[in-house]
Amino acid sequence: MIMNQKPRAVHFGAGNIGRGFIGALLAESGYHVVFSDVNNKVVDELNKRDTYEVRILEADEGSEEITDFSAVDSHNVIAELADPNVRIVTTAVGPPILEKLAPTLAKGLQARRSAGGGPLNVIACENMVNQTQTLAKHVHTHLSPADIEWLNQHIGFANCSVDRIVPSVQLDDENPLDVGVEEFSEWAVDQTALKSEIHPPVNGMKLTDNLDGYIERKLFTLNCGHAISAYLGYVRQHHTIDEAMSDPEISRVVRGALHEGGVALVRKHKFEEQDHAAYIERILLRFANPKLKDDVKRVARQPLRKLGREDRLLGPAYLAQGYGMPIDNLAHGIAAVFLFDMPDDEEAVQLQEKVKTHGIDKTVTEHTGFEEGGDEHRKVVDAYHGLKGK
Ligand SMILES: NC(=O)C1=CN([C@@H]2O[C@H](COP(=O)(O)OP(=O)(O)OC[C@H]3O[C@@H](n4cnc5c(N)ncnc54)[C@H](O)[C@@H]3O)[C@@H](O)[C@H]2O)C=CC1
Ligand SMILES: O=P(O)(O)OC[C@H]1O[C@](O)(CO)[C@@H](O)[C@@H]1O
Repeated sequence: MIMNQKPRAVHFGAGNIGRGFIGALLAESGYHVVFSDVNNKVVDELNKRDTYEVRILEADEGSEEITDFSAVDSHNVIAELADPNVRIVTTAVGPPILEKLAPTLAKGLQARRSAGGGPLNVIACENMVNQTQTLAKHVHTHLSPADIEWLNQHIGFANCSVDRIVPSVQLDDENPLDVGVEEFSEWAVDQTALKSEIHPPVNGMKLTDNLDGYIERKLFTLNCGHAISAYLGYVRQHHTIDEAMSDPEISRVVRGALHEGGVALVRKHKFEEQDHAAYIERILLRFANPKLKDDVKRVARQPLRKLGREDRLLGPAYLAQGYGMPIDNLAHGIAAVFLFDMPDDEEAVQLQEKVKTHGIDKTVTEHTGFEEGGDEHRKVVDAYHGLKGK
């Protein structure tokens, strides 16, 4: 057993968000951060080096130096999870990976139980609703009823909303661990699901008992606008999000879509109208940040996931529709997803094959739920043909 009094955090996924946001906050808050990753190169670099920099990519550049971290590959993380000094476990690996990570996490938590280890909280920081609950379900499938009972008493699985744009830019730094981020950040965690106090408190972690509001506001605004700028940007041959947003045609649709979803969000969550309008404007400014050089292909990645019924595009569209609001701009953005023809993105390949085999009308119905002959279906298909002709 590792005997070290300093509180430790285990973070799965030492990528952009791992190093550039969650791991950085944990380290700054007094935790020794143990990154666990399947990429041996990153693991080796994290163990070789004492520091890395989080560079703020804004007009007023700044940087934070991150220290006090180490890394393990997934085989060695089981012992870490049993360490009583570990108080928090976080992930930022991408939603499809959670199922793969679950057996290891289950073994680690079993080892913790056997070692008489105390409570801790698990928080999956992924861009999809309720991913910590999803992770918990996967973990349960690898445990006995007695283990699950112990888990229910000692291990909190708290959903969260995580918002910071961390692009995959290559910085000209000597240290490959350095990462560029925007200044803005927001991490809201469902405090009702915690099983123990988060101690020491994590700077920048907002504990809330209204997580649904945070998640929908972020997913249906930031991620919605981002996705639309990326898909339209791709169609109109822009390379980065800021470039796409400087195209008046695109920025008009993005702004329009955020207001369509925004009206519904304000009604549902009883947000102040003015606050929400300011939130939208702030997001549009974030997209326009030229220093992020955020690749449209990164933001558009995995289009099938992004067409999920509760995700960033159809989520606000259905919400707006439910309040009887128009969805012309959202439909325009949704149409562009069906034109994302990216050979190295498996989901894009699948979607393109469907369009080829079944035609756009049926594919739109299958992936949006909008029935052929209906108003929404027509809007998406018309916009598709309009965009295709450009
Ligand atoms: N980059 C961003 O601006 C934001 C990303 N997110 C979310 O954070 C998550 C991660 O995104 P990024 O950091 O951009 O991706 P990334 O690709 O930069 O990092 C993911 C990391 O997970 C590692 N990984 C893969 N399988 C693993 C496993 N089984 N065990 C441990 N590590 C594993 C990869 O090697 C990689 O280092 C996604 O769900 C994304 O939607 C959320 C907010 C912002
Ligand atoms: O990470 P995802 O879900 O593929 O989508 C990319 C989106 O996530 C972010 O990386 C962070 O919220 C945004 O930059 C973008 O909206």
